[in-house]
Amino acid sequence: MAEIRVKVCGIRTDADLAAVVAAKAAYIGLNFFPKSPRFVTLEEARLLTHAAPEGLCKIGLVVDADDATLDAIVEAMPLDMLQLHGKESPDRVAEVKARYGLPVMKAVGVADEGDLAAVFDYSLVADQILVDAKAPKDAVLPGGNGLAFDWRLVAQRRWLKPWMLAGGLTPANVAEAIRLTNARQIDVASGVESAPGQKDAAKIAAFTKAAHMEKGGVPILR
Ligand SMILES: O=C(O)c1ccccc1NCC(=O)[C@H](O)[C@H](O)COP(=O)(O)O
Repeated sequence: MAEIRVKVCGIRTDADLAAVVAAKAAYIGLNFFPKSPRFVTLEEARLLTHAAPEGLCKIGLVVDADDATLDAIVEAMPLDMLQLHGKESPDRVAEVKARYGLPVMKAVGVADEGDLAAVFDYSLVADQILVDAKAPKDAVLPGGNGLAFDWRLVAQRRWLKPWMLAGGLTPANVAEAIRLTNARQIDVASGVESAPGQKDAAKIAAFTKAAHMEKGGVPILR
């Protein structure tokens, strides 16, 4: 069975990049949401994308960004994917895909069963879905809050497109999350930090080790 693919979101420094490369993560997320403690400027992100090794998927994360903002990001650096983490509609997802010719991952916040219909709707237009915990109503950030949702809601789900499990994952709980949900892709931001926006190389190594060791998931009986 294929190895679990890990995305580490909110990479800001050369040391962060070295840690994810050493840990054999598959994706990095570069956060362009100005209110985030993980925010990177265009120049910081540009340097990171050029330093990233071949094969590491570089994702640009935006929240309800307009075309001018996205134009500036995409023109400044070589990205492999865009992550839309706001209230972008399915039409907007399709528009962004067409405009930039890049794969798009749409984040969908999940708190209860009723939120799962949106995962299906977005899977009709996006290339990947990030199934994340729904942010609290008063939260400043729509993601990266270190909150988990009830993984049983997505246990053994199959959607039209590849999906990634996110929300409150840590080195201590990621193996259980994989076993329960059978997710093949895993995303983390605050669970591998020592303080908001400060990545911790030891936690990144522990997280990816725990995820990569967990190949099985619960078998689907047919
Ligand atoms: O991480 C942020 O600061 C952030 C800000 C605004 C929108 C999205 C953000 N993060 C998106 C991610 O992909 C996170 O990795 C995901 O939400 C999980 O975060 P965490 O629960 O902290 O592991």
